[in-house]
Amino acid sequence: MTTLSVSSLSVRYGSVVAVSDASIACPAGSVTALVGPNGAGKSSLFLGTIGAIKAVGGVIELDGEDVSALDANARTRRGLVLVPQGRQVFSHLTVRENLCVVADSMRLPQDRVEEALDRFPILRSRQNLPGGVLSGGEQQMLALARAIMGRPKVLLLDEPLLGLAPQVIEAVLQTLHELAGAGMAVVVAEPSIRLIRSQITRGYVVLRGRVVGTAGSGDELAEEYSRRMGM
Ligand SMILES: Nc1ncnc2c1ncn2[C@@H]1O[C@H](COP(=O)(O)OP(=O)(O)OP(=O)(O)O)[C@@H](O)[C@H]1O
Repeated sequence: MTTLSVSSLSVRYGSVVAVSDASIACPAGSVTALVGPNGAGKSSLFLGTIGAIKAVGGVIELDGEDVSALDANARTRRGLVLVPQGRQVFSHLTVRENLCVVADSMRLPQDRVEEALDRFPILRSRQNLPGGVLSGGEQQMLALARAIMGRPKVLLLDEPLLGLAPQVIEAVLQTLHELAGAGMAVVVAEPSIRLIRSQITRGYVVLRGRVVGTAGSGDELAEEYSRRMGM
């Protein structure tokens, strides 16, 4: 049984078809990539999957349970979590407050905040600073820390490497690798296969709203992507 299974999902904005009949499977313990150029439909596929946008048909299953009829909050409680593009850190709240807000809203015990700060030492050292003054990499770590506080089964990340320095990219990818190693199904949407090639387990090529290719390793996915893009 696959941890996250998306079958025949379609998403529309009025007359714009952003995702058409897309199917992906994301097992626990793996880092699955969705690669495709800007506008290919990766974000919309994620938003339809978590229920933030009403999909036009399609079935979303979590550990074999059909969650398609549940709203976004209920899907989050079931363990399906998205780190959106842009991270959406609360810039006027401190790092610690950013974590506490999420812990409170999910009714998590307070020790999860300490656990998150232990997991990301850089955040502990910045815990009393406003989120808005953190570097891009630190904000991404904070977004990740918030997302995993509820110990999700599936973590979707929309362009988590955007604007990050090479060293920070390595640190974020290493963290994703570790989360997958701990049993999570990690799914990363990225326009650049080059950045994630060495760290992913499997992936899909998304073009013009469709899933047009799949591969069982980063190298295979890079080949498939080049082929599909006619490069
Ligand atoms: N709110 C919206 N209203 C109308 N069209 C939209 C909306 N959001 C996205 N689209 C369109 O849907 C298509 C897919 O966009 P989407 O953002 O899902 O792609 P993406 O692969 O995530 O690209 P990016 O990396 O630029 O976010 C594009 O044609 C885009 O213009």
